[in-house]
Amino acid sequence: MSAPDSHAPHPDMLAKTETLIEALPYLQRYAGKIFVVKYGGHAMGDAALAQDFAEDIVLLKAVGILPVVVHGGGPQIGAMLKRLGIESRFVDGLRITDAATAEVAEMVLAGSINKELVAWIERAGGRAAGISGKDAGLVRARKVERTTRDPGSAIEQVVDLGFVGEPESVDRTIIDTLLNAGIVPVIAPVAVGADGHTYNINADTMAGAIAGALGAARLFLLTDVSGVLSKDKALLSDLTPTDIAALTADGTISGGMIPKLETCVAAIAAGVDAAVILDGRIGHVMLLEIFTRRGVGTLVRAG
Ligand SMILES: Nc1ncnc2c1ncn2[C@@H]1O[C@H](COP(=O)(O)OP(=O)(O)O)[C@@H](O)[C@H]1O
Ligand SMILES: CC(=O)N[C@@H](CCC(=O)OP(=O)(O)O)C(=O)O
Repeated sequence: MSAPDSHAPHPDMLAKTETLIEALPYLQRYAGKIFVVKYGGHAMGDAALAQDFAEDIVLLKAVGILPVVVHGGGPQIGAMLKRLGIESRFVDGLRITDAATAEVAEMVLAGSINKELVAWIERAGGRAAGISGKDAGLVRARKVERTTRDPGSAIEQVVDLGFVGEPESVDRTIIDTLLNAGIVPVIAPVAVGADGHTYNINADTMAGAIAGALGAARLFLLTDVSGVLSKDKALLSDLTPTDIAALTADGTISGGMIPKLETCVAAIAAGVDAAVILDGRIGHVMLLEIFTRRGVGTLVRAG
């Protein structure tokens, strides 16, 4: 009997090669494709997670995928408003935004958070440029119109959300310019309306409109839950727009999950292949979702 070969690769190393081989079909399928990634404010609280996120973005870029980042910052805007003694209220996950709130939202989103994310990506070895919807006419905003109805009442009431906007049009020139230069665009959800006012846009809505305009292959929404949960808190791993309409009507989905799923449905209608809601509290969650056979989170695609 021959002695064991002390030069044979360790089983851990063999497992690593299996992981890479498992990733091969996905690497081939996604090279050259645009992935829009929305990084939510709740998912960016922790420095280790922010570093994991930045590394994932740099890795996607290194394997030939074209990541475009759109970020939120709701909790951070809330904290700044509190420090300034300005009260904040939400309707269906949207922050009612008066002139002072719009100013603070732009300061936090396009100022501190945008530049912090760019710095994380640069530190991870990538190249990134931070912009908002205002730069090079990327996004033109229009005022959001919302109505509410008391439970059991047939009467719709108009709610004025102030300077809350939604993308009316997207001009992709600045994004293409950055992508062609090998730079990851990092986009803050603020834009100007035809009236010249600055509008605060929900970051999910912004990401969905940009994904639609770019014909992205995937839209990822990173948040602080494992995905869409049923009433008894089970993870719903596959949803169609029809399922989402039913879950909204019966109240399973509420708050911030409403704009998130509206975004997924709109992005798919605009030609995005699939949208995925992912748990940003899991380190390297995007790599798990993209490069392994078992996806994580909630995948939304046409029925
Ligand atoms: N059915 C549901 N499944 C999962 N989360 C839900 C559901 N309905 C409402 N939510 C809420 O939506 C939140 C995610 O939206 P939001 O707070 O706006 O996140 P982000 O800041 O990441 O955009 C969850 O933390 C949860 O409280
Ligand atoms: C109109 C509106 O609600 N805008 C959001 C913009 C930031 C955001 O969407 O951040 P998250 O993704 O972290 O929630 C806000 O003011 O909080």
